[in-house]
Amino acid sequence: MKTYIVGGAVRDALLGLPVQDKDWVVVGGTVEAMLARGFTAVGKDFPVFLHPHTHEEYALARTERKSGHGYTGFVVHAAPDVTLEDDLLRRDLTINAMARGEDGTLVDPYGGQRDLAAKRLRHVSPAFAEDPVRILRVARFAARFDGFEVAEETLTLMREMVVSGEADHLVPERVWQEISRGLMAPAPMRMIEVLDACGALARCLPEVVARRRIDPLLPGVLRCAVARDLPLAHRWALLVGHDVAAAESASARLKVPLPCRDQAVMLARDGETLSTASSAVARLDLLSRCDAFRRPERLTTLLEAAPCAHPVPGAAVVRWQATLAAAQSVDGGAVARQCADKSAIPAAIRSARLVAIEAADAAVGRG
Ligand SMILES: Nc1ccn([C@@H]2O[C@H](COP(=O)(O)OP(=O)(O)OP(=O)(O)O)[C@@H](O)[C@H]2O)c(=O)n1
Ligand SMILES: [Mg+2]
Repeated sequence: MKTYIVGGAVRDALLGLPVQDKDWVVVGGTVEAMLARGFTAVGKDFPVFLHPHTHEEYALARTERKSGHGYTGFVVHAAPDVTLEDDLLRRDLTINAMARGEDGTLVDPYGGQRDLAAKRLRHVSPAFAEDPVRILRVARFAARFDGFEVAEETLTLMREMVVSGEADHLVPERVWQEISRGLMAPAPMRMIEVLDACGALARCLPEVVARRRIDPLLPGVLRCAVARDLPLAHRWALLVGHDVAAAESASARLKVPLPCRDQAVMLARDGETLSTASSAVARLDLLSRCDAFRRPERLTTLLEAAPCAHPVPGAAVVRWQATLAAAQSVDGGAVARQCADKSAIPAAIRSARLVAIEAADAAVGRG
């Protein structure tokens, strides 16, 4: 029985990047032998085990053959006669199909090092086409390893997978998982470009295909999000929050987390208004729409994201903070107690907030 580190850990070490988690492959092993060594079986579809101490994942070397659509329906063959080369052959990209033995030797049967040096994302074999998630993975790796290009033959294969309808079997959760990781990578625009080049963008994010046609600023918008180290909800908002309908449909299709959806809708609805709302009433209305009195952090997030998409002068940011502070200084309970008629409370609070905002404006005006 021999064990090797495989996949991302080998790749990242060769790139000089920090290694996140290590995956291991076991050649010549059996389920019984693993259990006898104290490993815990965790795999549902194929034999994977957790190391008794490090809790890292150890998978028996296996081959896979497609038997259905999407990424269900694999016939898995894991047995002591499956070689390391067999196991590496079923993997997605050559740069992910290298292994390192316990003595440190690198096993690289499919040109992974060469492709790393050439900055090339190239599939290992036609088996790539058996898993549509790999289309998204390639796009995500393009975003993560800026400067890497998708090999022409791989892009062709990805296009064929889209045309054949294989990409339609992707479930929203997996699409979002990959898109969100790509958004947090150093070059999110590369992910969008690769997905568009193979036709997958039109399937999973048609809103962005439409936007790319009309908005030449999108690359700059995403670069800005990276430069400012903005979190995921902001980046999602900057990708699809150019239009309320787009923000809503894209967020619903991919079942994105609610904070991401809310921020995209908020940016679409109010991103531009941030720099145009000048009257006290307009500013009060924007704060109400964003629910900023109950959740002041929503104004903060809007102010953080919007400047990447719309010019928001620094003075406007200061003014918004002052506006919110003024409106929040109103004691809602006290106003309510002065209302004889309960139904008059919301309007009374609104008037009091408006007065407070106008007073703050006047104070600034007086310098
Ligand atoms: N759809 C997939 C998912 C994974 N793999 C293989 O399984 C390895 C481990 O998968 P995973 O941890 O998901 O990806 P990594 O390449 O390790 O990248 P990351 O750094 O994002 O974990 C990959 O390197 C690749 O060899 C694959 O071929 N096809
Ligand atoms: Mg990994």
